[in-house]
This record gives sequence, structure tokens and C-alpha cells, in this order.
Amino acid sequence: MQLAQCETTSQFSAPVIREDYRDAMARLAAAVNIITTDGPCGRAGFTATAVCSVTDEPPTLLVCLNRSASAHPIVTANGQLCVNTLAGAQRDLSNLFGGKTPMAERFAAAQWSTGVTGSPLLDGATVSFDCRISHSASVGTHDILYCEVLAVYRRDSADALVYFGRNYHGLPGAV
Ligand SMILES: NC(=O)C1=CN([C@@H]2O[C@H](COP(=O)(O)OP(=O)(O)OC[C@H]3O[C@@H](n4cnc5c(N)ncnc54)[C@H](O)[C@@H]3O)[C@@H](O)[C@H]2O)C=CC1
Ligand SMILES: Cc1cc2nc3c(=O)[nH]c(=O)nc-3n(C[C@H](O)[C@H](O)[C@H](O)COP(=O)(O)O)c2cc1C
Repeated sequence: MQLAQCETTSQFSAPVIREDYRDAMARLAAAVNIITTDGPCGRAGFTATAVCSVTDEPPTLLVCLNRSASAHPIVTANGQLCVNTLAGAQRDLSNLFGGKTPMAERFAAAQWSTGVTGSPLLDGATVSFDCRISHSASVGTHDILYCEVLAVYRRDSADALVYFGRNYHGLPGAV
């Protein structure tokens, strides 16, 4: 896609430094997800807030994954993953999958079943999207994984876990 050229000089040319960017991003509320994979290259999981809907034809999510994360080589080699969106009571799991804990310990802290791709589905998640990675792009430190959704699993009573201001917040509600 060709972007339109603009002849005027931007008045917003000051560089946004990393810490300013992170402080600003701390003000952007986001759902909390545990991304899991299993397959020929092993099992892995990590916490992610950088998850977004792209299109519903075909149903596609994007997940941004730091290439330095221990899960990166496993997720990309398996080519499939599940986005498990956390419920309010699952904040401890978010910290576990977002830290430097060994993979076996992360998975031992919850109950799982298996989705159509073979990826682990988290018991008690508000919703799980079982996906195959259709393509990816690298930007800076991260890979953007475009994930075609092959199956969804919804819990009947749904509530949400929101990450905002570097803290977790439970969001009760009915959908
Ligand atoms: N997109 C990502 O890779 C994210 C990574 N994290 C990591 O989890 C840890 C705890 O999170 P916070 O206390 O919120 O950390 P923080 O105070 O360093 O970051 C504040 C916000 O900046 C953004 N951010 C942080 N690191 C980022 C990265 N490497 N790439 C893109 N965006 C990033 C996120 O929106 C995050 O909530 C940090 O070490 C952080 O690097 C957290 C949220 C998103
Ligand atoms: C609340 C929260 C949100 C996170 N979001 C992302 C994300 O969207 N993308 C990402 O690559 N890492 C994210 N992380 C960091 C990974 O979860 C973390 O790097 C990984 O689980 C631990 O890395 P390791 O397995 O290499 O030890 C997040 C961490 C936390 C606590």
C-alpha cells in the first residue's frame, strides 16, 4: 500500500523516548491474555496484552510477541496458538506466564484441555480463540503474528481482567 505524501513539515517531530512511550501505554487499558501453543516443537505460553482483532473475514487476530521471549521460537515453529482471554480471578496466572518462571511450572498452575489445533485451552478463561498463524511481520523488537481463528470457546458467565496503570482490575459483567 502506498501512503500519501504530505508536503508540510510535521510540527510533531520530537522523538518519543522509550520511557515516555511506556508511561503513555500504561494509560491504555487492555484485556489480558495467555497465549499458548503445543505441537511438534513443544509447549509454551506467555502473557500478552498486545492482542487485537484485525478482520472477521477471515476471522483474524494479531498477537505481538517479543522475539527475545522464550516462547517465541516454539510458537513460531508450531505455527499455531490459542489466545486465552483471562477472567477477573486469573491475575496470578498472568504474573506467572508474564515472568521468568519455567514453562512446566506455568502450566502446572492451571487446568487445560486441548483445542482443534492442539494448543492448550485454559479452564475458566472468558473466551479462547484457537488459531493458526497465517503470516507474520517484524517491527522493532517484536513479531506481529496474524492468527486465523479456527475455533472459539466461550464461557457462559463472562467477566474480564483488565490491565491499566500497571495494575490488574476485575471487570464484572454479562455478555
Ligand atoms: N507488548 C509487550 O511486549 C508488553 C510487554 N510487557 C512486559 O511486561 C513487564 C511488566 O509490564 P509493565 O509493568 O506494564 O511494564 P512497563 O511499565 O515497562 O510498560 C508499560 C506499558 O508499556 C508497554 N510496553 C512495555 N514493554 C513493552 C515492549 N517491550 N514493547 C511494546 N510495548 C511495551 C505496555 O503497554 C506496558 O503495559 C514489562 O517488563 C514489559 O516489558 C508488558 C506489556 C506489554
Ligand atoms: C501484563 C503483561 C502483558 C504482557 N504483554 C506482552 C505482549 O503483548 N507481548 C509480549 O511479547 N510480551 C508481553 N509480556 C511479557 C511476556 O509475557 C514475558 O516476556 C514472558 O512471559 C516471559 O518471558 P520468558 O518466557 O522469556 O521468561 C507481558 C507481560 C505482562 C506481565
